[in-house]
Amino acid sequence: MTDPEIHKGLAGVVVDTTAISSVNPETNSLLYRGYPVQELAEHCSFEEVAYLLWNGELPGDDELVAFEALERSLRVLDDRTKRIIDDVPVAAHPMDVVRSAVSQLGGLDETLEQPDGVLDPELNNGRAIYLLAQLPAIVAYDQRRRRGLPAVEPRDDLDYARNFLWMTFGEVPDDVVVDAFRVSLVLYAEHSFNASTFTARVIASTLSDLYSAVTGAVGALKGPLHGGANEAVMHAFDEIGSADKAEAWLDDALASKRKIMGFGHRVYKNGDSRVPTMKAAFEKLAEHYDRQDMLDLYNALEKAMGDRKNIKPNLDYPSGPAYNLMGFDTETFTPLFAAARVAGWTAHIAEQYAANSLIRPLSLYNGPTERHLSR
Ligand SMILES: CC(=O)SCCNC(=O)CCNC(=O)[C@H](O)C(C)(C)COP(=O)(O)OP(=O)(O)OC[C@H]1O[C@@H](n2cnc3c(N)ncnc32)[C@H](O)[C@@H]1OP(=O)(O)O
Ligand SMILES: O=C([O-])CC(=O)C(=O)O
Repeated sequence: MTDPEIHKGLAGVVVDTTAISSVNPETNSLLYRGYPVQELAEHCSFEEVAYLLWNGELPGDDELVAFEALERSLRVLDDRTKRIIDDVPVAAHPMDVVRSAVSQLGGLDETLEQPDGVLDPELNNGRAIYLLAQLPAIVAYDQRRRRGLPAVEPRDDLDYARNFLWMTFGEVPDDVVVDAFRVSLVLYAEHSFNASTFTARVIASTLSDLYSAVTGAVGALKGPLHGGANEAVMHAFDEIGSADKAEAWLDDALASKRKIMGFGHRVYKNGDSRVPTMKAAFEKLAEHYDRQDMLDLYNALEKAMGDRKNIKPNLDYPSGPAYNLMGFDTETFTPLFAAARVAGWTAHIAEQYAANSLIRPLSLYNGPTERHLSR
């Protein structure tokens, strides 16, 4: 009998259908429910994009008003969630806070105990928007706590992106900053069966609840081969210092077999479709903050990586320095990714529940052959 073919890392394996987004490396495109992500990033709010991912269509005017009002009404953190956050040592990574807080929200949701409370689509729609509204509050509360600053309460006269920045910094920055932030959220919102979304789908496939699936997804996103790369890019920039040192730094890093964070992708081998849009937003920020030096470093490392390895940047490469310029702490970058991706995760959880099959692949055993105890 021949051994079955192993697809390590599930590379190239198609495990299910999805109607939520399509990642097309051949045409270098990413479509959310059929719409090119670049068009959405140019014309839509993050709220509209979340609505689209969940409902399959963009909201009409009345639908958007109702949706925005609901999201704005769900932004205040429960004291019990604040206590969970306060209990996480500040030495722990902010993604640990996000993971614990999402888990706590599940524990607080009594409707999970109702008959069919886990799977009811209406309840899950409500939970998805609740998580979307709560995550900025969690992330902002935690960054301020780490800086020794008092929490800033949400404002219901601000859209999602502005309110997020308001809660984090206690002021709403200039439109160029708000816009770059909104663009990053739209680009981060969804990306088919990436590792964290697949994790969410695996958990949902056991008919576990939405909060458990999102908690697991947060854990998967934390790793530096996935969402953790945006902060790792910033650590690399800090190590390199300036554009003229990029080549030598890269040669050293490659010689010691380091992975260069923010480069490469499992699906896109000729460049990530989202990078040009995010890079344009980063360029505007660099101009706004008079940081041509950072843009020069970005370009120098990208060029050197192209010359040495012919490997192109992924979305985390422009997002990392863009979030730095906006004023976020480096360890907060991956929580920002999580706040945006919760839209995609919850859309996938709903899709998984709607046509579920337990996700349980096979493995090829390569341990000891059968043996017996001598007792
Ligand atoms: C938004 C996101 O989550 S995008 C992903 C963010 N992650 C990162 O930026 C982390 C850095 N990148 C990587 O580690 C990889 O490119 C991954 C994990 C994203 C994709 O990896 P895979 O599809 O499994 O490709 P794999 O790791 O096998 O790479 C193929 C070859 O390119 C090399 N390579 C790929 N990416 C990099 C990189 N960033 N730095 C150095 N070498 C790299 C590998 O070492 C490998 O070389 P080899 O064939 O000589 O061994
Ligand atoms: O698709 C992937 O493997 C990783 C990625 O770019 C994302 O999740 O946005």
